[in-house]
Amino acid sequence: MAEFTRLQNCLALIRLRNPPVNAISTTVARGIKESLQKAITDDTVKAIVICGADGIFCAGADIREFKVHKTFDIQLGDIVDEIQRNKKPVVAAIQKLALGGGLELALGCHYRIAHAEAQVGFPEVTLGILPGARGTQLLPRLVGVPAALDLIISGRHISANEALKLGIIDKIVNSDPIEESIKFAQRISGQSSQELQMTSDMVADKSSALGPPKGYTSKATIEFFFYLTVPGLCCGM
Ligand SMILES: CCCCCCCC/C=C\C=C\CC(=O)SCCNC(=O)CCNC(=O)[C@H](O)C(C)(C)COP(=O)(O)OP(=O)(O)OC[C@H]1O[C@@H](n2cnc3c(N)ncnc32)[C@H](O)[C@@H]1OP(=O)(O)O
Repeated sequence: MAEFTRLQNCLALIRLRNPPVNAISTTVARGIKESLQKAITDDTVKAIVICGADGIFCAGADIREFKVHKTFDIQLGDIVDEIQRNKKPVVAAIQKLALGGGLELALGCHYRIAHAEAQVGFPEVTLGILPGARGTQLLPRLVGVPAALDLIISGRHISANEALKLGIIDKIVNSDPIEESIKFAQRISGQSSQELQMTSDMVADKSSALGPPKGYTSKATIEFFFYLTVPGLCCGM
């Protein structure tokens, strides 16, 4: 599930909860979508923080569900688009791990604050799939194409320090990243939404040289690749 909490000072907190690693199941994905809707439509909410429960952000898609479903009626990519379309700033508070779909969710946010011991990565390649929820578009926009390809093709996890140097995360903290993200969200929510929108539009314009957000891989291609490559899902193999 994803828990929605209305905090003091005009903030909303969305907390992923799915032990042991807060993986994104269909229930978690629905919870994030519904929580976002609440936060976006509540005029008193000025900024949003997304975090994970029990000291971990998210280890990606819930691989237990890969075994039981062939298609999903909810797409993480649509949630990432919704975060990016919305005018309120969204901060990802990364504890321990942001992998696969978890990293895509964080990349969709406007800011990422991670604990110094955290690790991020796209391990999809080890499962024979691609980061299909905007990861292949958002990562190169942040770090450039060669570094993005290296991470996506190798599937390696990198440290918060390397992620900071590459530009994947914005800030490293030794304290609780959720508390730090709340403080940061409070600070930026004081700015006018017009200023924030202008800034995010300018950033989007600047990075449009890398192509439109949905440009690299069509949904059909991802699904085709997915069914061909995940053992047991293709033609009942
Ligand atoms: C499928 C649902 C669809 C829902 C709607 C759409 C959402 C999906 C959208 C996007 C999809 C993106 C694709 C991906 O994200 S693919 C990437 C998936 N993630 C991984 O491949 C990570 C795999 N796990 C690991 O690398 C490690 O387990 C790690 C998280 C680093 C933890 O390592 P370690 O500390 O050594 O501990 P264990 O390996 O023993 O794991 C601890 C327990 O956690 C369970 N686990 C780990 N990862 C997942 C996961 N992704 N989903 C579910 N469960 C996971 C693991 O089985 C252990 O459980 P247990 O203690 O019960 O054995």
